[in-house]
Amino acid sequence: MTEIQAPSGQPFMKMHGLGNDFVVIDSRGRGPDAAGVTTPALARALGDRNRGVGFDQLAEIRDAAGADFTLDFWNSDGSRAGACGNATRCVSDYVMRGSGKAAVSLLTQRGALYAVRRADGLVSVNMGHPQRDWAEVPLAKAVDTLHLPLAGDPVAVGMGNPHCVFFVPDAEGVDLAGVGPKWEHDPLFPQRTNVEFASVTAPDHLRLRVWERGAGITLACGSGACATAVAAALRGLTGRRVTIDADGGTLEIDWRDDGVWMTGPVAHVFDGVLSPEFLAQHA
Ligand SMILES: N[C@@H](CCC[C@H](N)C(=O)O)C(=O)O
Repeated sequence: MTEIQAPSGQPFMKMHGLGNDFVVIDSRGRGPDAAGVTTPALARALGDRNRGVGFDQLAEIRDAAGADFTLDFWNSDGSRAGACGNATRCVSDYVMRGSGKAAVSLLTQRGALYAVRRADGLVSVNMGHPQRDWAEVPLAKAVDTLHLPLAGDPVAVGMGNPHCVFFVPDAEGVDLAGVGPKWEHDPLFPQRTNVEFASVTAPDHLRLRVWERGAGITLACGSGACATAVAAALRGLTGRRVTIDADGGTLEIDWRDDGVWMTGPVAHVFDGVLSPEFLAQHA
């Protein structure tokens, strides 16, 4: 009797770092010049928590020339992101486990990054140097990035993606859903922005809540934690090495001479396969 083969779908993994959750597609094996499989329509459909899988970001792993892998990021609204710190840590851990390496290099839209697993199992990534010039963030006009001409006196920092950091007395009390979208779409940020609300709880400790560009409220944001640590150090509110408590857990940020290092936990939750029907509907 001939066995009928079901048409194959697209494998994916579900991962998270401090509850900042990701769908990860591993497209390696086709060469560094091959395009990825993700389209804006597929990212939007998959990001739907009712009709898709649901995620804050989708990360696609591709082959790289001159590094262990390339990583592309998509927000749940279908837009591209130049950086995603927590997904970078999750995927680096997966690639390290698969290859037996203790450290990996990767290429992202912002350039080459480097990640390592520590003896305690936490994963660290060097997110690179912060972008402090208004044009790099990017902002719409030449202003002082350390004191933006906006209500609340926020700081703008680029980490390969834009961040607008507000220091507030009590981050817990901020109505993120109410104020986040307004700042995300402020005309000073031509590519929109991620929005951080931070309270200094000690000279080496911050409480952080985040409204992410293209994803809304998330339990944590790695690049946002890096941007917040840089902003706090530049304002003289903390040192360059801080612990940051996000809604979903804790990150260690260390702004060193070679870049901003971020360390925290990662989780690989489950693997799945997208059906051919779903893929055809959202190509
Ligand atoms: N969760 C991320 C940041 C994801 C990208 C961001 N929403 C953007 O559009 O820039 C992180 O961990 O860094």
